[in-house]
Amino acid sequence: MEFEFDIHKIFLEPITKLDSTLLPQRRPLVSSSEAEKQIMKVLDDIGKASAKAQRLPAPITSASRMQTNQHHLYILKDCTPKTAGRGLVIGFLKVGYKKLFVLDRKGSHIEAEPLCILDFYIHESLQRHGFGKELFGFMLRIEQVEPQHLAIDRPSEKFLSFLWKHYNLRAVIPQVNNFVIFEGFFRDRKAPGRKLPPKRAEGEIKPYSLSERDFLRHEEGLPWPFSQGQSSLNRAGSLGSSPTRPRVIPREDEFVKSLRTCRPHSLQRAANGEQEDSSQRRRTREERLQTLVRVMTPFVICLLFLCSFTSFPAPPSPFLHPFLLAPPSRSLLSLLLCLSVI
Ligand SMILES: CC(=O)SCCNC(=O)CCNC(=O)[C@H](O)C(C)(C)COP(=O)(O)OP(=O)(O)OC[C@H]1O[C@@H](n2cnc3c(N)ncnc32)[C@H](O)[C@@H]1OP(=O)(O)O
Repeated sequence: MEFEFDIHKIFLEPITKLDSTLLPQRRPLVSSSEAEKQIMKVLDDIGKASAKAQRLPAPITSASRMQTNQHHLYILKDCTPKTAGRGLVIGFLKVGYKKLFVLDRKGSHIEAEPLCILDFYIHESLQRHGFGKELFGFMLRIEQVEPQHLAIDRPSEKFLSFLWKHYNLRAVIPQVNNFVIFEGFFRDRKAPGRKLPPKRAEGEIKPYSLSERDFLRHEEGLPWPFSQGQSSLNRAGSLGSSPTRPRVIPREDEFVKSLRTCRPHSLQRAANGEQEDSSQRRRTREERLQTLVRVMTPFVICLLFLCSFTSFPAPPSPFLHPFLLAPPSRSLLSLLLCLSVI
């Protein structure tokens, strides 16, 4: 991948590691604002190229996604003298730690936070020249991780072939999420996974751990690998002798069960709407009642007074309040009326 500016001035090493700051360890030879602009352009372009190579509907690597995530990205540049003065990017590898629920061979859910391979791309014209291996090996050294301890975010056929060839990783442990792990994943780990209690309800386990490719799911329909049609099987576009890789068999029944435990959004919204409507109606009824009581109270009091002093005879009981024994004066009555109206 060529750029209009000199790659050698921003990436001083053959392989440069970037994190969310987008600043290489060795300071670029251009101003920091210029370096940032150029690095962002490189990240956006290589992200697009990788998405195109993997037939993804949108890039999963970009400058903005790097800035907002704790990922590490390794960029390999072409160091041959013919690229002096401009520079060429050969490919990149993006990794990051993710909390995952993984299934072991016995089908137990284990909570782990492995280093995950999130995106990997070598330019088409330079594939099968050993650059992928160089980049991958560099990353393993820097991150101090064994290849069998990695989790791979939805690997392509080419990548599975790569892992088999260079690292002898072939025995896949089936998972219900997008990630692929290999035999040896649970052995000799520095931070062993935490086994969940065996009786944990299935609904409590996240069926799909957060994947870089998750945000593309709505554009792809069903999540991988159920969405794998003929076209994506062809996506490896193998050029030659690579053996056919074992396909990852998903636990479909578990996936379907987990889908059933989720309430569809539209129903959820409708249920919430009904609840809001009924509480609104209840509030309106109460308010009306209060207004009615406020308006009617003075009239009722007046009516009571008038009735007790005009049409009815004085109560015979001497124990009643003296006020009720004699008819009130007109002025007192009008005073009471005014007070009750107020
Ligand atoms: C989590 C993810 O990122 S999944 C996405 C992975 N990326 C892609 O699929 C994008 C397209 N592919 C590529 O960019 C590259 O082929 C990579 C990154 C997978 C490998 O990089 P390369 O530089 O080609 O690897 P390298 O030269 O070190 O190793 C070659 C081996 O990789 C595998 N490989 C590379 N290209 C192909 C291919 N076109 N078809 C089948 N296997 C391939 C093979 O095992 C090959 O060995 P072989 O030639 O003896 O069969």
